[in-house]
Amino acid sequence: MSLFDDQPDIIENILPYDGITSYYGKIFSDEEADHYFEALMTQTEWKSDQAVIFGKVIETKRKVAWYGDEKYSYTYSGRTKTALPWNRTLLKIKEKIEAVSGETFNSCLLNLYHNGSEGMAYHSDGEKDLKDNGAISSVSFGAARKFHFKHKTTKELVSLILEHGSLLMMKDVTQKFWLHRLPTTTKVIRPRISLTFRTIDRSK
Ligand SMILES: O=C(O)CCC(=O)C(=O)O
Ligand SMILES: [Fe+2]
Repeated sequence: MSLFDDQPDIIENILPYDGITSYYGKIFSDEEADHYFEALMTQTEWKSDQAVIFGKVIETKRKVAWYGDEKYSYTYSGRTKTALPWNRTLLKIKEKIEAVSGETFNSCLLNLYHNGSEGMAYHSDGEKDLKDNGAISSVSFGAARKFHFKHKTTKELVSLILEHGSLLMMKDVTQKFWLHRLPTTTKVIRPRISLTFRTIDRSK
């Protein structure tokens, strides 16, 4: 936060080229963020995710949930899911990030990482159901975690820390040129929840 206003200090673009990814820092006070962490922990219909590793379907320790405007079905990592209707907590968070960013979203994938042994491998979120070059905003609650970007061809790396109550916004051609991951770590023993708000394109 700057001394002179109540706006967080925004990093307009953490990427050197081929995309726009803005880090807004903490957009919620610690008090609000604590409240949302507890509410999301208890109110979310958390389920194990399934991933295909060397042709085998495995259940992840990381828990997920998917919410949206309508009963969207959405293909993620080769599996099709159906969205649950928004609850009040999610609508309040969505309202806040839409106000801060000037973007709109119609669905959200939630991830619960119980501790640093759980993460997410390098991927990009260019699934065909998503609006082309649509913004994806990632809101974090709980333990601070490192987040990495890797350029698909130059292999350049960019790293940042996602803090409790913070907002990261991936826009423009970010998904086309960059992979991102949440690396595992032995240093983090507390849970983290992320909310990735997205726009499903109904016309596709
Ligand atoms: O947990 C995060 O911050 C990232 C999650 C992510 O990349 C995704 O859900 O696609
Ligand atoms: Fe992602």
